[in-house]
Amino acid sequence: MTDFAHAVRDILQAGQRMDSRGWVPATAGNISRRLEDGAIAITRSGGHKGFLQADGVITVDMQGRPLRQQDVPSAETLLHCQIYRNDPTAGAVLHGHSVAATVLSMLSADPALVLSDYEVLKVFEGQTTHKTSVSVPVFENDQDIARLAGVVEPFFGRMSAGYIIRGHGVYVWGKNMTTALARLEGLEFLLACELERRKLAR
Ligand SMILES: CSC[C@@H](O)[C@@H](O)C(=O)COP(=O)(O)O
Ligand SMILES: [Zn+2]
Repeated sequence: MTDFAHAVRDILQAGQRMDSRGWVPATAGNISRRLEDGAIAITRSGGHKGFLQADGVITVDMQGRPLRQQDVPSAETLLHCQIYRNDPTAGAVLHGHSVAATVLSMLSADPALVLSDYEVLKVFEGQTTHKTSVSVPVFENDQDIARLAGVVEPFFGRMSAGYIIRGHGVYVWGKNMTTALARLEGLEFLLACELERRKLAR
């Protein structure tokens, strides 16, 4: 199997998994994988990520330009490229729109969501105990993705659990698709726990 075919398989499987968990409603979400030659395999804009076919995955360069001019990559391609540029270990990037991420990030105007004392925090890089707090930055949503990327840029190097865009969704990455999916699943579990706790505390 070629590197690109392998990446397509990873992306299709990730789309199905995210859809099965309700994290990519309608045409929401986007998925990518770094290729050995330095290009990025990424979902086309506007497709349902649960029903992706091989032709729903295209290639872009590190600046987000499609290698075939006629292809239209994800509207959020620049956020993927930014992650690959800033983290040379990143091999896969996932973006989803869960109910928990959407609602929790709209409950307050806080610039971060702090997750504390959960066993599952150990899914994130460098965490070895539940006796810890992980801060997940929350950025204001913006339809101007280049401008949004500019706001995210200074936070690289201190985002072990990814980040949230307010009222929109999460971005998570890992060295490969398996790790990225585990982080996404861990983060979404924690966000669901937080949402549940806040509802019960009312
Ligand atoms: C269903 S609206 C969601 C989009 O606006 C966007 O946020 C998104 O996640 C998917 O965009 P896409 O261009 O398909 O990658
Ligand atoms: Zn989105």
